[in-house]
This record gives sequence, C-alpha cells and structure tokens, in this order.
Amino acid sequence: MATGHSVRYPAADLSRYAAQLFAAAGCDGDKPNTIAAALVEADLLGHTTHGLQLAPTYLGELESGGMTPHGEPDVVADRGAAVTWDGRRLPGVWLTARAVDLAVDRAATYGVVTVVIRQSHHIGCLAAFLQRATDRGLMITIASSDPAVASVAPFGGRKAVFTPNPFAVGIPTDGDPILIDISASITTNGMAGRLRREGKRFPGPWALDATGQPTDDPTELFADPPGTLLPTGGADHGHKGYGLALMVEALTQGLTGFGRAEAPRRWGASVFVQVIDPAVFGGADAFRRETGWLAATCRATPPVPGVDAVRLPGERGLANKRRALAVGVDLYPGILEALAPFAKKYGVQELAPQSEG
Ligand SMILES: NC(=O)c1ccc[n+]([C@@H]2O[C@H](COP(=O)([O-])OP(=O)(O)OC[C@H]3O[C@@H](n4cnc5c(N)ncnc54)[C@H](O)[C@@H]3O)[C@@H](O)[C@H]2O)c1
Ligand SMILES: O=C(O)C[C@H](O)C(=O)O
Repeated sequence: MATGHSVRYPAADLSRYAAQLFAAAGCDGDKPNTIAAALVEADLLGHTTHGLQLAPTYLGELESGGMTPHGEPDVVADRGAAVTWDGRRLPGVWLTARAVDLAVDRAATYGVVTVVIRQSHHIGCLAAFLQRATDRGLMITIASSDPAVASVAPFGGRKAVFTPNPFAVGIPTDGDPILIDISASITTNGMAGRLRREGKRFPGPWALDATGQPTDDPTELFADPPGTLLPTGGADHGHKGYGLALMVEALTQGLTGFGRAEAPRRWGASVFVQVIDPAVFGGADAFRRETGWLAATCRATPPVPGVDAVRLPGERGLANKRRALAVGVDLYPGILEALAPFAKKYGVQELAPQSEG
C-alpha cells in the first residue's frame, strides 16, 4: 500500500539507530546488529508492516520480559541434517538468521538441512532471510506459526485456530532470485492493525465477523467476541489457505513437538527452516537453467488488461531495495515517532531525516 510521504533515511543509519536501541534494551553479542539489519531489510523489500514497525513492539517485549535478551538457544537435538533448538524466547529474527546460516553452512555436507525452533519469539518478515541462502545458489523454505495467539479460523468455521501462518521460499535462478513470502491467510494481523488504526477498510471482504458474516471492516477482528481473518482464497475458496495453514502447523508446531499445552499464552513462534542444495539432486547449473527459464517465461506472458507486466514474486521488492539503497528508505509514517520514547529513555540520539521532497 502507498505510503504517501517523502522523508527518506539511509538504510545504514536506520540499522545503526535500531541496533543502538536493541543494545540499550539489553540484547547481547551480535543480536542488536542482526535484528536491526533484518528489520531494515524488510523495509527495503517494501514489507513495511514487518520491518522497523515491529521495533517498538519488540523493545516493549524486551522490557516486559516477554522476549529474552541474551544467551544462546538450547540444542534439543542435532543429527547434522536435522536440528531442533529451544529458542528460550530469544528474538525470533536473530534465531531465524542464525538457523538459516547454520543450514547454509551445513548444506555443503548434507545437501538438505532442516532446523526447527520451538519457543522462538516472533520472526518478522520471512523474505528478509531468503537471500542469505539464494545468494549462495541454495533454495530455502521458512515457515512460522504461533502456538498461543490465533486470528484465522479453519475454512467454514468462525473461531480462530491459526495465526496467519506465513511461509517463504527463496529460489535462485540465473538472474534475480524468486522470493515468495506469503501467509496462509488473506492478510496479516499487522496489516489489519494498521488499517484499524488509520480508520481504513480492507480492499474486500477479507474477514468474518463473530457471527461468520464476511466483512471488510478490520475493527471486527478486535471486537468482543472477535471476528477472524479469512484464509488465503477468501470466503469462496479459503480451503486453499486452510490447507496451507495446516501444512505450516505440521512443519512448525508438529516438528518442534512443543505442544500447545506447554506453550505460554504469550506472543511467540515455532519456526521451520530448510535449505536445499540443488547440486546434490539434478545439478546446480540444471536447476538455475530450469528456474531461469520459468522466470523468463512467466515474465514474458502477455498481461491481462489493467496489468502492465507479469511479475515474479520478489521482483518489486528487489527493485524497491535497489532504489532505497541508492536514495534512502521511505519509512512508513509513525515508526520513528514510536521509537522516540525508547531513544529518550535509553539516551540514544534520535535519527535525522536525510532528504525531503
Ligand atoms: N512473522 C510472522 O508471524 C508473520 C506472519 C504473517 C506475515 N508475515 C510477514 O508479513 C508480510 C506480508 O505478508 P502477506 O501474507 O500479507 O503477503 P502479501 O499478500 O503482501 O504478498 C507478498 C508476496 O506476494 C508477492 N506478490 C505480490 N504481488 C504480486 C504480483 N502481482 N505478482 C507476483 N508476486 C506478487 C510478493 O513478491 C511477496 O512474495 C511478509 O513479509 C510476511 O513474512 C509475518
Ligand atoms: O501478528 C503476528 O503475530 C503474526 C504476524 O506478524 C501478522 O502480522 O499477522
């Protein structure tokens, strides 16, 4: 959605500022830099609900004890190609970056490496981690769900069981990677909350009210009793999103084996990361040839009326990132204002805008 404003900030300044805040909030080691870089990466890719917008909430979680600031995940099991961590409610963005890097390192040995994390905290924008693998010619899948907090009902129902249950897939090609990053629900809690705050409506009937009637009103999700977000496919074809939500649940809650009975009734995540080296299957060059053909063929498809050109997932995000790295990040309104009280409290100097116009 358009931001309608024009103050830009250098990505490096945003990262430095956010890292200072996370360090001041008690995060140790490389956590402040890693968290800040991943949040800014989300803004660079245009996923503005899951970039620095989350920083004030994460800082609040650190202050309240909902997020653990220091230490390492506990290793529950390590079989080389299959790893299970207990994240101890450490920052999910940091845990996921670590898990991806571990899987990427081990992919040379095992070909396919899977890391699952129980008791992670929220992992932000899934696309932000994909290029850590695709830049090395590796395919990657990430999925996440929350064991405790739900907003999406199974198709045909009107009581929430799932979170939006996102999954992201990074696919290297002979050019830019394909970066798929979608939820099993029609939109996210983050977007619903933003539209509600701004007094806006969904573009269509994306939710059900508590009686099960389709609605475009995001406030229904926050009513008592609450409505639900529809699965991907909406009121008519939500069986598709419902199926995807079940798949994500199995990969995250199922594989981590952390039952909902044990899960604290707090915001958090169970996470699935899998890295595949195409070299151990049909070959790295053959893989890139196939995926490159696919990307070029999709792009060359004649567009329907009203569409300029067929895009690949991630294409607009990567273009946005290149532009933002050159001219600065067009930060969504209100984010720096929400960070200012933390900066004041921690004695961190606030950020000045680079340019206006
Ligand atoms: N951490 C969490 O628990 C959580 C949960 C849900 C979502 N999220 C994040 O929220 C963000 C938004 O999620 P969403 O489900 O609303 O995604 P979305 O509906 O905004 O879809 C984004 C994806 O669709 C692609 N896309 C969009 N329009 C396209 C087009 N015309 N042609 C081809 N591809 C197109 C984008 O490249 C991207 O891959 C994501 O970054 C996601 O990771 C996080
Ligand atoms: O809200 C959540 O915990 C999940 C996700 O970030 C979302 O915006 O739906």
